[in-house]
Amino acid sequence: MTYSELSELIVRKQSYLCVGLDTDLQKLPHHLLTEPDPVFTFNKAIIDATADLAVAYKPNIAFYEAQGPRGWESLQKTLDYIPVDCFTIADAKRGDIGNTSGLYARTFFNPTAAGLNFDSVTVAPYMGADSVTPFLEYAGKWVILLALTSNSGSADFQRQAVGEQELYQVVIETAKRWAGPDRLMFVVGATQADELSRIREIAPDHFLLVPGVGAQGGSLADVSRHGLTAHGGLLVNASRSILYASNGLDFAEQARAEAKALQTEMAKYLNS
Ligand SMILES: O=c1ccn([C@@H]2O[C@H](COP(=O)(O)O)[C@@H](O)[C@H]2O)c(=O)[nH]1
Repeated sequence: MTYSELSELIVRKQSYLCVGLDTDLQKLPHHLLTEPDPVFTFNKAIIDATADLAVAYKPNIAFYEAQGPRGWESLQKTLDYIPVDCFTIADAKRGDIGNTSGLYARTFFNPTAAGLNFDSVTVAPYMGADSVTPFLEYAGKWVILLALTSNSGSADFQRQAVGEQELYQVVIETAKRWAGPDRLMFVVGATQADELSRIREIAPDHFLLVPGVGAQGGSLADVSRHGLTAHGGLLVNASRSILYASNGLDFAEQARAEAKALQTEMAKYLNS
């Protein structure tokens, strides 16, 4: 999906909601556990219930890898089920020396080599340019680079001063040389909304993937006020607050209600 297609999708759906598919077997409604593939059955119901409200889906790869080969199978089926008009994110937080990163890129971007066919993958910046650029060799695919994460540990390194800047700002400035806003996004936690104005000075046009509303308590209002651009520019993720709104027979209905509340609020910010 291109930058302009993503922007147009946001306008058409009046939404910049990304539904996080952090599907945890321990948290699934009991009645699904007798299904042959409970994870896929759950994801399918969540996607059916939210597809008109969401512009993106983000399976967090840890939840699938932890199930071994069955988890990879559930992931593949889930990815195949996501509607073609939605942006897909492999939240894998990969990055290694160049030849290894090349294999990670093939895993998520190359279905002809037994890989998956995601639109994007999250990548850690710590190992530098040669760990990130192999992901950029796939035309039309996106890198979403961790910049300022939502967790409290983000202060340990990302907020450290490097000259006049903080380390996360150096990450953004440096990575802008590797790819433009049409191929590169940054992760900024919703819990870091105070920094968004500064981030928009450094990266006015890049999309930001913003996890941390819902279970982590980030404010959609603050994120939208400081992060929205003329092109949308935001993908705001919620996982647990949508997926586990109920663990009863009505789980999909309640997931939709949570997603609908976020989308309704987003429509208001898009038009204000
Ligand atoms: O800074 C970050 C980067 C990634 N995440 C991921 O997003 C979701 C958030 O889930 P919630 O249940 O909505 O809290 C999850 O997959 C994280 O690994 C993040 O939270 N913060």
